[in-house]
Amino acid sequence: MTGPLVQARDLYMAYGQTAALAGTSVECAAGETLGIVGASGSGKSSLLLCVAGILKPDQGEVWFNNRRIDQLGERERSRLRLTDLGVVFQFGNLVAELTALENVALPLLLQGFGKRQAEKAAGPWLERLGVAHRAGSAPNQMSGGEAQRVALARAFVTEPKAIFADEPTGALDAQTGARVLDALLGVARENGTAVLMATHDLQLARSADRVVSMSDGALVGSR
Ligand SMILES: Nc1ncnc2c1ncn2[C@@H]1O[C@H](COP(=O)(O)OP(=O)(O)OP(=O)(O)O)[C@@H](O)[C@H]1O
Repeated sequence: MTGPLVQARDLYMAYGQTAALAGTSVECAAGETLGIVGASGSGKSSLLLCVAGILKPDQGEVWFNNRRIDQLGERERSRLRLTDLGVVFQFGNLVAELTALENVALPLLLQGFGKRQAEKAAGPWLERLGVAHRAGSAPNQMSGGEAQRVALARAFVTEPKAIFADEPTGALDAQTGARVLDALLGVARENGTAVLMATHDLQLARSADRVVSMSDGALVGSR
């Protein structure tokens, strides 16, 4: 039987003395969009970092596509992130020295594609996210909303099975944020990409197919 695409089982994690995850379990099906809400410090980022294979939980299991990934070595987890997973953070973390097009092409270069081929594949993603006119701009020449759309294009360019988004609209004003979120969830639904999105904004989270709430490192409810 095929399980959920992403599954966290009873995760525990602490930063020194500070418990960040205290028995968190969550799952997300292929193609599903999941909102993770909770107050600041409730553990949303820590959960995303663990399920995205960026941090290792102290206890518990992380499964992706029927494969246990929390015990994989750094090299294998990096490889998985490059091929099957996409991440988007509050501040797009674009490379300042590269244009929008070059930023979006970067994950494909890392996968071994040539520059021309990578940029050819990157162009249509800028278009789908509504920022094709910014292809030649550097990140500091763009608005926050544009930069975040470029970051989304970069997350989608490898056609990952899942995208992990931590407050993807957190640095934007409400209206721009809502539009960027629509773009994220719209493209994800068209492509069948699962999205796990942390936000403190309940209103934004409601755009997801399902919402779970966190408090003190554990899940306290869902709808
Ligand atoms: N790098 C770190 N070093 C030490 N403690 C940390 C670190 N990152 C997070 N914490 C602590 O771990 C707990 C969970 O934090 P986490 O960032 O996962 O929550 P969050 O819900 O994402 O918060 P926010 O909405 O403010 O980003 C908090 O008590 C936080 O202070």
